[in-house]
Amino acid sequence: MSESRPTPTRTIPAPQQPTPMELGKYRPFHEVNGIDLPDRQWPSRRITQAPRWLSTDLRDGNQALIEPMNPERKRRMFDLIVAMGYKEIEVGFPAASQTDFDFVRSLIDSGAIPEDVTISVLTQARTDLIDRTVASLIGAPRATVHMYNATAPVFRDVVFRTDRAGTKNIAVSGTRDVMDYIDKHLDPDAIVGYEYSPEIFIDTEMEFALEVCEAVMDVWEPDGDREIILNLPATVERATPNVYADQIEWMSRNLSRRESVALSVHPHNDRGTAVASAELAVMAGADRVEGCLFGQGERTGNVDLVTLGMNLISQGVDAGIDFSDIDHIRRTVEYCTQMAVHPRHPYGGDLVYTAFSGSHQDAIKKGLIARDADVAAAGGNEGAVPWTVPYLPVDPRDVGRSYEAVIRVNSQSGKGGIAYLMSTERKLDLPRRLQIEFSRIVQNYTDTSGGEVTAETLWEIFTDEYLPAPTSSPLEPWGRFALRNTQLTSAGDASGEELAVTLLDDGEELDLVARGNGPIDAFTQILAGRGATVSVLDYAEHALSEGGDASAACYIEAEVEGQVVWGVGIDPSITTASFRAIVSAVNRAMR
Ligand SMILES: CC(=O)SCCNC(=O)CCNC(=O)[C@H](O)C(C)(C)COP(=O)(O)OP(=O)(O)OC[C@H]1O[C@@H](n2cnc3c(N)ncnc32)[C@H](O)[C@@H]1OP(=O)(O)O
Ligand SMILES: CC(C)C(=O)C(=O)O
Repeated sequence: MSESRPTPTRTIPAPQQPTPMELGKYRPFHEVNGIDLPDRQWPSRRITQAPRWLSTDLRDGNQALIEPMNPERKRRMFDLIVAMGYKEIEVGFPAASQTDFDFVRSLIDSGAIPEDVTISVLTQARTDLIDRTVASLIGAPRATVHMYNATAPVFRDVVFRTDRAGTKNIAVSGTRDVMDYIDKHLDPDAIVGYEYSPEIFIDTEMEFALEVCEAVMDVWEPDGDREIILNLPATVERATPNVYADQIEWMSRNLSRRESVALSVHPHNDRGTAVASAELAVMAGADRVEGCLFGQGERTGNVDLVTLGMNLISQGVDAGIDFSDIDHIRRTVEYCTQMAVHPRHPYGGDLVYTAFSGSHQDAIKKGLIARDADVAAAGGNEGAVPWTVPYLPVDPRDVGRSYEAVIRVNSQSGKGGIAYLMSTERKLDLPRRLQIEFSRIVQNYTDTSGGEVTAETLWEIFTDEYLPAPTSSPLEPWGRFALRNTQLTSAGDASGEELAVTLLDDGEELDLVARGNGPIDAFTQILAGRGATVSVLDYAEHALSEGGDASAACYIEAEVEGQVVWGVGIDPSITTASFRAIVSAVNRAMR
């Protein structure tokens, strides 16, 4: 290194171009609703067990749709959620519309709710709405009534125009109404739970949120097995996930009757960190998480239940949810919501098991081969071998995706992905230097054509380049020589083997004979007689299939008239495959 060369110095630059937005109107969250929890425990906890899940696809998800689901789409969504294994499902806001009310009724009346599934319905803390909401549940053997009122200062001041006592009273009298209407409408044998949400919890002063929750509990009287669900929503995500975690830990520590409280979280994704918020909240003591499949929901969405579940699975923790056909889940969600799942959406997006760049493809290919070997050595026990394949956080097969779709080839690809596709799609294990040669040919093609090369096009490029057989593709004509018949006989003396071939040379059909110390030697002598000097530098072969009509592939690196090129031959006979490989190399060199 030159001694005089200047080196970069570590600096944290001042903003070079200040943002043109007015920053004065935004405040750091700790100034708005800061929480001081210096002895927080959650950072050193780990998630070793899945929380309880609630799917609110049919309520929070549905209310955020451009076109809310019709009854048929709702039912498809409900059946999907049940089939996936969710046991708590918020099915609507029955007091909001006849459609919502009728949907709840249709689930109950048609016996669509399995015995181990509890539906829930949401209502505001208003007597008439509570009456109708509870009435929607008549005949349900199990259900949860979920009531909310906003508790944050701006809602007290601007929306409800009341003080803390008034806000608390809405929650308390609403809870009483819920209990009264449960008694009035529902069968005494029905198991009816209660969920209370201090909406906008994240912006609510902690001691006031606690006070309201305690007042609600004083009415519902959770005790022993009589549970209450206290759901603490990040209705609008406004702080980093650690702040939410501090709030949840603080509530978890300070709530009375904690053993009868299912502490629930309901993160939204306004800052794009809902998944982290939910995960840290679980570390902080949350027992239950509410969200939607693929993060559908108001504005930027509810927390994504698919990502949360798969994140657990990728750590070896059973999520209790079946994601084994993620494409079916995604297609159903897209059909029901009429919203597309982003191609890069974690675990379920179209592109998430696809590598475009060469070094990724190379590492994936090597990782998959190494894994196959390790699994074979472990007697086929997949579970005994940790998943460490580079660039793939989970095994695509676990979610019903296939390796065929893993690697795509485009102008950013190197030899790894190409070799992988040739191996998986065509069973051809190209020698390393042939991989390098072929990847240059593919690169030329992608540079000219742009875009992605499918496995089919890759095969066309390969056959046009290497396989000396007539082809209809316009890419390249196949060259000067073509092999027709071959017949190999032992010369019966020390002079080796005698080879008789029928060869097309520039369209002229010739019957030629030569002796050599092996078939390849004899064949190169025949070609030398036609003015093509060939010297074989490297040779590899393998079977393509098992059984009587087994084909073989042969790869030959040869020096032809001073040029080093590869040739490939495929034939049921390994000897003929090697002749074809030589013809392939010669034709390529002479082009
Ligand atoms: C964060 C969330 O996702 S919460 C769920 C939100 N989802 C929905 O609201 C969808 C369904 N809702 C609706 O269709 C309607 O709100 C209805 C049909 C239920 C009620 O409609 P309306 O009676 O016209 O009232 P609207 O929704 O405008 O409510 C406003 C009134 O309810 C009060 N209110 C709002 N939320 C609550 C609550 N949780 N508890 C008690 N009162 C409430 C407001 O203070 C306001 O009172 P005011 O009229 O005295 O000022
Ligand atoms: C009703 C509550 C739980 C809600 O949807 C929210 O706060 O986002």
